[in-house]
Amino acid sequence: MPKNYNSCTAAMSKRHKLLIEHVAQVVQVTDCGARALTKDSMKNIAVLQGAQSGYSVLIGREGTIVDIGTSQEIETRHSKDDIDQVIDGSRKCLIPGLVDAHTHPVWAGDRVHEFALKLAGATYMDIHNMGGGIHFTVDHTRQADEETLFASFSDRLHQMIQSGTTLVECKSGYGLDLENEIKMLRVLERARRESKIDISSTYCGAHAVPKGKTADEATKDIITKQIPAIRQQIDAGKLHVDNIDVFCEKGVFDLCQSKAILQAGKEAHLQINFHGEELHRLGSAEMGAELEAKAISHLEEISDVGISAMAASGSVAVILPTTAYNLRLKPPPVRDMIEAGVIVALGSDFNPNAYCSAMPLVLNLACVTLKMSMPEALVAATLNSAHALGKSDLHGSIEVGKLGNLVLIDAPRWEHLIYQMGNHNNLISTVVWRGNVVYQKS
Ligand SMILES: N=CN[C@@H](CCC(=O)O)C(=O)O
Ligand SMILES: [Zn+2]
Repeated sequence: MPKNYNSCTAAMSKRHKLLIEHVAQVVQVTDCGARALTKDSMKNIAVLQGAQSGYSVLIGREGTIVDIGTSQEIETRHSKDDIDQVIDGSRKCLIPGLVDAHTHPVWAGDRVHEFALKLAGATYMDIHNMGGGIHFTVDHTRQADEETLFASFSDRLHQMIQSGTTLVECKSGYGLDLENEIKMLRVLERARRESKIDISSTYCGAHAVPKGKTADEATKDIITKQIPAIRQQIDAGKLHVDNIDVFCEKGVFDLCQSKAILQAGKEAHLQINFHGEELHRLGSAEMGAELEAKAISHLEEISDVGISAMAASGSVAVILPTTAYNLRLKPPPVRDMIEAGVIVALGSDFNPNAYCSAMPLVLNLACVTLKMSMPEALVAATLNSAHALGKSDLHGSIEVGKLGNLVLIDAPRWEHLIYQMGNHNNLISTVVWRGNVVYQKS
Protein backbone atom coordinates (compact mmCIF):
# COMPACT_ATOMS: atom_id res chain seq x y z
CA MET A 1 0.00 0.00 0.00
CA PRO A 2 2.59 2.71 0.93
CA LYS A 3 4.56 1.80 -2.19
CA ASN A 4 1.62 2.47 -4.50
CA TYR A 5 0.22 5.42 -2.58
CA ASN A 6 1.71 8.18 -4.75
CA SER A 7 0.77 6.71 -8.08
CA CYS A 8 -2.67 5.96 -6.65
CA THR A 9 -3.33 9.62 -5.66
CA ALA A 10 -1.94 10.83 -8.97
CA ALA A 11 -4.37 8.58 -10.79
CA MET A 12 -7.24 9.88 -8.65
CA SER A 13 -6.55 13.60 -9.17
CA LYS A 14 -8.62 15.24 -11.85
CA ARG A 15 -7.33 16.41 -15.22
CA HIS A 16 -7.67 20.13 -14.52
CA LYS A 17 -7.11 22.24 -11.43
CA LEU A 18 -9.39 25.21 -11.80
CA LEU A 19 -12.12 26.71 -13.95
CA ILE A 20 -13.17 30.33 -13.61
CA GLU A 21 -16.42 30.74 -15.52
CA HIS A 22 -19.01 33.34 -16.59
CA VAL A 23 -16.52 36.20 -16.26
CA ALA A 24 -17.80 39.50 -17.69
CA GLN A 25 -14.38 40.74 -18.89
CA VAL A 26 -11.21 38.72 -19.37
CA VAL A 27 -8.35 41.18 -19.78
CA GLN A 28 -5.80 39.12 -21.64
CA VAL A 29 -3.48 42.13 -22.19
CA THR A 30 -2.12 40.44 -25.32
CA ASP A 31 -3.49 37.46 -27.26
CA CYS A 32 -0.72 37.01 -29.80
CA GLY A 33 2.25 35.89 -27.72
CA ALA A 34 3.92 39.33 -27.58
CA ARG A 35 6.73 39.39 -25.01
CA ALA A 36 6.38 43.15 -24.37
CA LEU A 37 4.26 46.01 -25.69
CA THR A 38 5.44 49.48 -26.70
CA LYS A 39 3.99 52.72 -28.06
CA ASP A 40 0.38 52.42 -29.32
CA SER A 41 0.20 48.68 -28.70
CA MET A 42 0.10 49.58 -24.98
CA LYS A 43 -3.20 51.35 -25.56
CA ASN A 44 -4.94 48.55 -27.45
CA ILE A 45 -4.96 45.70 -25.01
CA ALA A 46 -6.83 42.45 -25.69
CA VAL A 47 -10.06 42.19 -23.70
CA LEU A 48 -12.71 39.48 -24.09
CA GLN A 49 -16.16 40.92 -23.37
CA GLY A 50 -19.74 40.91 -24.60
CA ALA A 51 -20.61 37.17 -24.66
CA GLN A 52 -23.93 36.38 -23.03
CA SER A 53 -22.62 33.39 -21.10
CA GLY A 54 -19.46 35.27 -20.15
CA TYR A 55 -15.96 33.84 -20.52
CA SER A 56 -14.08 30.97 -18.94
CA VAL A 57 -10.42 30.29 -18.24
CA LEU A 58 -9.32 26.72 -17.55
CA ILE A 59 -6.10 25.88 -15.71
CA GLY A 60 -4.57 22.44 -16.00
CA ARG A 61 -2.85 20.16 -13.52
CA GLU A 62 0.56 21.75 -14.17
CA GLY A 63 -0.75 25.21 -13.26
CA THR A 64 -0.79 26.60 -16.78
CA ILE A 65 -3.74 27.92 -18.76
CA VAL A 66 -5.06 25.23 -21.07
CA ASP A 67 -8.16 26.84 -22.58
CA ILE A 68 -9.90 30.22 -22.87
CA GLY A 69 -13.24 30.94 -24.53
CA THR A 70 -16.87 31.81 -23.97
CA SER A 71 -18.31 29.80 -21.11
CA GLN A 72 -20.54 28.07 -23.65
CA GLU A 73 -17.55 26.99 -25.73
CA ILE A 74 -15.60 25.77 -22.71
CA GLU A 75 -18.59 23.76 -21.47
CA THR A 76 -18.78 21.89 -24.78
CA ARG A 77 -15.03 21.18 -24.75
CA HIS A 78 -14.50 20.12 -21.10
CA SER A 79 -16.47 18.20 -18.52
CA LYS A 80 -16.71 19.70 -15.03
CA ASP A 81 -16.18 16.19 -13.70
CA ASP A 82 -12.59 16.60 -14.83
CA ILE A 83 -11.99 19.80 -12.85
CA ASP A 84 -11.00 20.11 -9.16
CA GLN A 85 -12.48 23.54 -8.46
CA VAL A 86 -14.95 25.83 -10.23
CA ILE A 87 -15.26 29.55 -9.42
CA ASP A 88 -18.24 31.61 -10.57
CA GLY A 89 -16.92 34.85 -12.04
CA SER A 90 -20.34 36.34 -12.92
CA ARG A 91 -20.29 40.15 -12.90
CA LYS A 92 -16.55 40.08 -12.23
CA CYS A 93 -13.41 40.81 -14.27
CA LEU A 94 -10.25 38.76 -14.64
CA ILE A 95 -6.81 40.27 -15.14
CA PRO A 96 -3.37 38.64 -15.19
CA GLY A 97 -1.60 38.46 -11.83
CA LEU A 98 0.22 41.75 -11.28
CA VAL A 99 3.99 41.74 -11.63
CA ASP A 100 5.97 44.01 -9.30
CA ALA A 101 9.29 44.64 -11.05
CA HIS A 102 11.21 46.29 -8.19
CA THR A 103 11.15 45.72 -4.41
CA HIS A 104 13.48 45.69 -1.39
CA PRO A 105 11.31 43.56 0.92
CA VAL A 106 13.83 41.84 3.26
CA TRP A 107 14.84 44.12 6.13
CA ALA A 108 14.58 44.82 9.82
CA GLY A 109 13.88 48.19 11.47
CA ASP A 110 11.33 50.60 10.00
CA ARG A 111 12.14 54.22 9.12
CA VAL A 112 8.99 56.02 10.16
CA HIS A 113 11.15 58.59 12.00
CA GLU A 114 12.84 59.45 8.70
CA PHE A 115 9.47 59.93 7.03
CA ALA A 116 8.87 62.70 9.55
CA LEU A 117 12.28 64.26 8.70
CA LYS A 118 11.48 64.17 5.00
CA LEU A 119 8.10 65.76 5.55
CA ALA A 120 9.94 68.51 7.40
CA GLY A 121 12.17 69.12 4.37
CA ALA A 122 15.19 66.76 4.60
CA THR A 123 16.16 65.16 1.28
CA TYR A 124 16.84 61.45 0.73
CA MET A 125 20.58 62.15 0.39
CA ASP A 126 20.67 64.46 3.46
CA ILE A 127 19.49 61.50 5.53
CA HIS A 128 21.75 59.00 3.71
CA ASN A 129 24.82 61.21 4.27
CA MET A 130 23.97 61.55 7.98
CA GLY A 131 24.30 57.76 8.28
CA GLY A 132 20.55 57.09 8.10
CA GLY A 133 18.52 55.79 5.16
CA ILE A 134 19.97 52.59 3.73
CA HIS A 135 22.69 52.64 6.45
CA PHE A 136 20.06 52.60 9.20
CA THR A 137 18.40 49.56 7.60
CA VAL A 138 21.76 47.84 7.08
CA ASP A 139 22.59 48.18 10.80
CA HIS A 140 19.27 46.59 11.79
CA THR A 141 19.30 43.92 9.09
CA ARG A 142 22.82 42.81 9.98
CA GLN A 143 21.69 42.29 13.57
CA ALA A 144 18.62 40.25 12.60
CA ASP A 145 18.77 36.49 12.17
CA GLU A 146 17.42 34.65 9.13
CA GLU A 147 14.33 33.41 10.94
CA THR A 148 13.32 36.95 11.97
CA LEU A 149 13.93 38.31 8.47
CA PHE A 150 11.99 35.46 6.92
CA ALA A 151 8.99 36.00 9.22
CA SER A 152 8.58 39.70 8.36
CA PHE A 153 9.32 39.03 4.69
CA SER A 154 6.58 36.36 4.61
CA ASP A 155 4.06 38.82 6.05
CA ARG A 156 5.03 41.34 3.38
CA LEU A 157 4.68 38.75 0.63
CA HIS A 158 1.24 37.90 1.98
CA GLN A 159 0.22 41.56 1.73
CA MET A 160 1.46 41.64 -1.85
CA ILE A 161 -0.54 38.54 -2.73
CA GLN A 162 -3.70 40.09 -1.25
CA SER A 163 -3.09 43.13 -3.45
CA GLY A 164 -2.94 40.97 -6.58
CA THR A 165 0.80 40.46 -7.09
CA THR A 166 1.78 36.98 -8.30
CA LEU A 167 5.38 37.64 -9.44
CA VAL A 168 7.71 39.98 -7.59
CA GLU A 169 11.33 41.02 -8.02
CA CYS A 170 13.07 41.04 -4.61
CA LYS A 171 16.49 42.50 -3.86
CA SER A 172 19.14 41.89 -1.24
CA GLY A 173 21.19 45.02 -0.48
CA TYR A 174 20.88 45.67 3.25
CA GLY A 175 23.83 43.43 4.07
CA LEU A 176 26.62 45.09 2.06
CA ASP A 177 29.17 42.44 3.04
CA LEU A 178 29.43 38.86 1.85
CA GLU A 179 28.08 37.24 5.00
CA ASN A 180 25.02 39.46 5.27
CA GLU A 181 24.28 39.60 1.55
CA ILE A 182 24.31 35.78 1.47
CA LYS A 183 22.05 35.80 4.54
CA MET A 184 19.53 37.95 2.66
CA LEU A 185 19.78 35.84 -0.49
CA ARG A 186 19.15 32.73 1.63
CA VAL A 187 15.99 34.34 3.02
CA LEU A 188 14.90 35.07 -0.56
CA GLU A 189 15.73 31.51 -1.56
CA ARG A 190 13.63 30.04 1.25
CA ALA A 191 10.69 32.22 0.21
CA ARG A 192 11.18 31.23 -3.42
CA ARG A 193 10.78 27.60 -2.39
CA GLU A 194 8.05 27.95 0.23
CA SER A 195 5.83 30.91 -0.70
CA LYS A 196 2.78 31.01 -2.94
CA ILE A 197 4.11 33.75 -5.18
CA ASP A 198 6.79 33.71 -7.88
CA ILE A 199 10.02 35.50 -6.98
CA SER A 200 12.80 36.90 -9.15
CA SER A 201 15.82 37.24 -6.89
CA THR A 202 18.34 40.08 -7.21
CA TYR A 203 21.80 40.46 -5.68
CA CYS A 204 22.16 44.15 -4.76
CA GLY A 205 25.44 44.16 -2.81
CA ALA A 206 26.18 47.59 -4.35
CA HIS A 207 23.14 49.27 -2.80
CA ALA A 208 25.31 51.64 -0.75
CA VAL A 209 28.96 52.04 0.17
CA PRO A 210 29.33 50.25 3.51
CA LYS A 211 30.61 52.29 6.45
CA GLY A 212 34.39 52.04 6.75
CA LYS A 213 35.01 51.46 3.02
CA THR A 214 35.49 53.77 0.05
CA ALA A 215 33.40 53.20 -3.07
CA ASP A 216 36.50 51.85 -4.84
CA GLU A 217 37.19 49.39 -2.00
CA ALA A 218 33.55 48.29 -1.98
CA THR A 219 33.61 47.85 -5.78
CA LYS A 220 36.69 45.66 -5.50
CA ASP A 221 35.16 43.59 -2.69
CA ILE A 222 32.00 43.02 -4.75
CA ILE A 223 33.84 42.06 -7.93
CA THR A 224 36.61 39.93 -6.47
CA LYS A 225 34.88 38.40 -3.44
CA GLN A 226 31.10 38.69 -3.36
CA ILE A 227 30.14 37.90 -6.97
CA PRO A 228 32.41 34.81 -7.24
CA ALA A 229 31.16 33.49 -3.88
CA ILE A 230 27.52 33.97 -4.88
CA ARG A 231 28.15 32.31 -8.24
CA GLN A 232 29.63 29.35 -6.35
CA GLN A 233 26.48 29.06 -4.21
CA ILE A 234 24.34 29.19 -7.36
CA ASP A 235 26.42 26.48 -9.03
CA ALA A 236 26.15 24.33 -5.90
CA GLY A 237 22.34 24.60 -6.10
CA LYS A 238 22.15 26.42 -2.76
CA LEU A 239 20.91 29.73 -4.15
CA HIS A 240 19.00 30.84 -7.20
CA VAL A 241 19.81 34.43 -8.18
CA ASP A 242 18.44 36.02 -11.35
CA ASN A 243 19.69 39.61 -11.45
CA ILE A 244 22.50 41.95 -10.41
CA ASP A 245 21.78 45.48 -9.22
CA VAL A 246 23.78 48.62 -8.37
CA PHE A 247 22.67 52.00 -7.00
CA CYS A 248 24.40 54.15 -9.64
CA GLU A 249 24.16 57.60 -8.06
CA LYS A 250 26.30 60.60 -7.16
CA GLY A 251 27.82 59.86 -3.73
CA VAL A 252 27.09 56.11 -4.00
CA PHE A 253 28.60 54.13 -6.93
CA ASP A 254 29.71 56.29 -9.86
CA LEU A 255 29.26 55.39 -13.51
CA CYS A 256 32.63 53.68 -13.81
CA GLN A 257 32.30 51.62 -10.61
CA SER A 258 28.70 50.69 -11.49
CA LYS A 259 29.69 49.57 -14.97
CA ALA A 260 32.50 47.37 -13.64
CA ILE A 261 30.15 45.71 -11.12
CA LEU A 262 27.39 45.15 -13.67
CA GLN A 263 29.84 43.72 -16.19
CA ALA A 264 31.19 41.31 -13.58
CA GLY A 265 27.63 40.29 -12.78
CA LYS A 266 26.86 39.71 -16.43
CA GLU A 267 29.96 37.54 -16.76
CA ALA A 268 28.60 35.54 -13.81
CA HIS A 269 25.40 35.03 -15.87
CA LEU A 270 23.19 37.43 -13.92
CA GLN A 271 20.74 39.71 -15.73
CA ILE A 272 21.59 43.40 -15.41
CA ASN A 273 18.77 45.24 -13.63
CA PHE A 274 19.89 48.37 -11.77
CA HIS A 275 19.05 51.77 -10.22
CA GLY A 276 19.94 54.66 -12.52
CA GLU A 277 19.30 58.38 -13.10
CA GLU A 278 17.25 58.73 -9.89
CA LEU A 279 18.58 61.90 -8.23
CA HIS A 280 21.30 63.02 -10.65
CA ARG A 281 21.85 62.57 -14.37
CA LEU A 282 25.01 60.49 -14.67
CA GLY A 283 24.42 58.87 -18.06
CA SER A 284 23.56 55.53 -16.49
CA ALA A 285 20.76 54.97 -19.02
CA GLU A 286 23.31 55.16 -21.84
CA MET A 287 25.74 52.98 -19.88
CA GLY A 288 23.02 50.38 -19.19
CA ALA A 289 21.91 50.37 -22.81
CA GLU A 290 25.52 49.77 -23.89
CA LEU A 291 25.69 46.75 -21.56
CA GLU A 292 22.31 45.61 -22.92
CA ALA A 293 20.83 45.81 -19.42
CA LYS A 294 17.60 43.89 -19.05
CA ALA A 295 16.15 46.76 -17.01
CA ILE A 296 16.99 50.12 -15.46
CA SER A 297 14.86 51.52 -12.62
CA HIS A 298 13.86 55.05 -11.54
CA LEU A 299 15.05 57.26 -14.45
CA GLU A 300 13.59 60.48 -13.07
CA GLU A 301 16.64 62.33 -14.49
CA ILE A 302 17.02 60.47 -17.81
CA SER A 303 18.05 62.58 -20.85
CA ASP A 304 16.64 62.40 -24.39
CA VAL A 305 19.84 60.65 -25.45
CA GLY A 306 19.31 58.11 -22.66
CA ILE A 307 15.74 57.55 -23.80
CA SER A 308 16.88 56.87 -27.39
CA ALA A 309 19.60 54.53 -26.15
CA MET A 310 17.11 52.51 -24.08
CA ALA A 311 14.62 52.35 -26.95
CA ALA A 312 17.37 50.98 -29.19
CA SER A 313 18.74 48.46 -26.68
CA GLY A 314 15.33 47.20 -25.55
CA SER A 315 16.29 47.75 -21.89
CA VAL A 316 13.08 48.02 -19.87
CA ALA A 317 12.44 51.27 -17.96
CA VAL A 318 11.10 50.24 -14.55
CA ILE A 319 9.19 53.23 -13.25
CA LEU A 320 8.57 53.63 -9.50
CA PRO A 321 5.79 56.18 -8.89
CA THR A 322 5.73 55.74 -5.10
CA THR A 323 9.33 56.93 -4.74
CA ALA A 324 8.90 60.02 -6.89
CA TYR A 325 5.73 60.75 -4.88
CA ASN A 326 7.29 60.17 -1.44
CA LEU A 327 10.49 62.05 -2.16
CA ARG A 328 8.67 64.73 -4.15
CA LEU A 329 10.99 64.13 -7.10
CA LYS A 330 10.47 65.41 -10.59
CA PRO A 331 8.36 62.67 -12.23
CA PRO A 332 10.21 60.53 -14.79
CA PRO A 333 9.34 61.49 -18.42
CA VAL A 334 7.20 58.44 -19.05
CA ARG A 335 5.25 59.95 -21.97
CA ASP A 336 8.51 60.73 -23.80
CA MET A 337 9.72 57.19 -23.12
CA ILE A 338 6.54 55.60 -24.47
CA GLU A 339 6.56 57.80 -27.57
CA ALA A 340 10.21 56.91 -28.22
CA GLY A 341 9.42 53.18 -28.04
CA VAL A 342 11.00 52.37 -24.68
CA ILE A 343 9.45 49.32 -22.97
CA VAL A 344 7.92 50.80 -19.80
CA ALA A 345 7.23 48.70 -16.70
CA LEU A 346 6.10 49.49 -13.15
CA GLY A 347 7.24 48.48 -9.69
CA SER A 348 6.22 49.34 -6.15
CA ASP A 349 9.81 49.91 -4.94
CA PHE A 350 8.58 48.57 -1.58
CA ASN A 351 11.33 49.44 0.94
CA PRO A 352 11.62 51.20 4.30
CA ASN A 353 11.78 54.54 2.46
CA ALA A 354 8.69 53.90 0.32
CA TYR A 355 6.37 51.67 2.33
CA CYS A 356 3.89 50.62 -0.32
CA SER A 357 3.60 47.14 -1.77
CA ALA A 358 0.12 47.52 -3.31
CA MET A 359 0.43 47.52 -7.08
CA PRO A 360 -3.14 48.85 -7.62
CA LEU A 361 -2.06 52.02 -5.81
CA VAL A 362 1.08 52.17 -7.95
CA LEU A 363 -1.13 51.96 -11.07
CA ASN A 364 -3.27 54.84 -9.83
CA LEU A 365 -0.17 56.98 -9.16
CA ALA A 366 1.24 56.08 -12.57
CA CYS A 367 -1.94 57.29 -14.26
CA VAL A 368 -2.39 60.47 -12.23
CA THR A 369 1.19 61.61 -11.65
CA LEU A 370 2.89 60.21 -14.76
CA LYS A 371 0.03 60.68 -17.23
CA MET A 372 -0.23 57.04 -18.27
CA SER A 373 -3.58 55.75 -19.51
CA MET A 374 -5.15 52.87 -17.58
CA PRO A 375 -4.39 50.29 -20.33
CA GLU A 376 -0.78 51.52 -20.51
CA ALA A 377 -0.41 51.20 -16.74
CA LEU A 378 -1.85 47.68 -16.77
CA VAL A 379 0.51 46.58 -19.55
CA ALA A 380 3.40 48.12 -17.60
CA ALA A 381 2.40 46.22 -14.45
CA THR A 382 1.88 42.85 -16.13
CA LEU A 383 3.51 41.91 -19.45
CA ASN A 384 6.22 44.58 -19.50
CA SER A 385 7.21 44.12 -15.87
CA ALA A 386 7.43 40.36 -16.49
CA HIS A 387 9.67 41.17 -19.46
CA ALA A 388 11.90 43.31 -17.21
CA LEU A 389 12.58 40.09 -15.29
CA GLY A 390 12.99 37.95 -18.40
CA LYS A 391 9.80 36.09 -17.54
CA SER A 392 7.16 37.26 -20.02
CA ASP A 393 7.22 33.83 -21.68
CA LEU A 394 5.18 32.55 -18.71
CA HIS A 395 3.84 35.65 -16.94
CA GLY A 396 1.99 38.88 -17.65
CA SER A 397 -0.95 37.92 -19.88
CA ILE A 398 -3.89 35.52 -19.99
CA GLU A 399 -2.97 33.20 -22.86
CA VAL A 400 -2.94 29.45 -23.34
CA GLY A 401 0.42 28.06 -22.17
CA LYS A 402 1.07 30.83 -19.64
CA LEU A 403 0.94 30.27 -15.89
CA GLY A 404 -2.49 30.39 -14.29
CA ASN A 405 -1.67 33.53 -12.27
CA LEU A 406 -4.89 35.55 -12.16
CA VAL A 407 -6.76 38.21 -10.22
CA LEU A 408 -10.56 38.24 -10.07
CA ILE A 409 -12.01 41.71 -9.48
CA ASP A 410 -15.49 42.30 -8.10
CA ALA A 411 -16.43 45.14 -10.46
CA PRO A 412 -18.20 45.47 -13.84
CA ARG A 413 -15.06 46.83 -15.56
CA TRP A 414 -11.41 46.08 -14.77
CA GLU A 415 -10.51 49.79 -14.63
CA HIS A 416 -12.21 50.02 -11.22
CA LEU A 417 -9.04 48.51 -9.73
CA ILE A 418 -7.17 51.70 -10.67
CA TYR A 419 -10.03 54.17 -10.34
CA GLN A 420 -11.07 53.17 -6.81
CA MET A 421 -7.88 54.44 -5.20
CA GLY A 422 -6.95 52.50 -2.07
CA ASN A 423 -9.99 50.22 -2.30
CA HIS A 424 -8.24 47.21 -3.85
CA ASN A 425 -8.76 45.07 -0.75
CA ASN A 426 -12.51 45.30 -1.31
CA LEU A 427 -12.32 44.84 -5.07
CA ILE A 428 -9.97 41.86 -5.30
CA SER A 429 -12.08 38.81 -4.61
CA THR A 430 -9.68 35.99 -5.56
CA VAL A 431 -5.99 35.65 -6.36
CA VAL A 432 -4.87 32.55 -8.21
CA TRP A 433 -1.25 31.43 -8.40
CA ARG A 434 -0.37 28.54 -10.72
CA GLY A 435 -3.98 27.41 -10.62
CA ASN A 436 -4.22 27.47 -6.81
CA VAL A 437 -6.44 29.91 -4.97
CA VAL A 438 -3.94 31.72 -2.73
CA TYR A 439 -6.26 34.47 -1.55
CA GLN A 440 -10.03 34.52 -1.28
CA LYS A 441 -11.79 37.56 0.15
CA SER A 442 -14.01 36.51 3.02
N1 LIG B 1 17.43 54.28 -4.44
C1 LIG B 1 17.90 53.27 -3.92
N2 LIG B 1 17.25 52.27 -3.35
C2 LIG B 1 15.89 52.29 -2.94
C3 LIG B 1 15.71 52.89 -1.61
C4 LIG B 1 16.19 51.98 -0.57
C5 LIG B 1 16.18 52.55 0.79
O1 LIG B 1 16.10 53.78 0.95
O2 LIG B 1 16.24 51.74 1.73
C6 LIG B 1 14.94 52.81 -4.00
O3 LIG B 1 14.91 52.20 -5.05
O4 LIG B 1 14.20 53.76 -3.78
ZN1 LIG C 1 15.13 50.33 -5.37
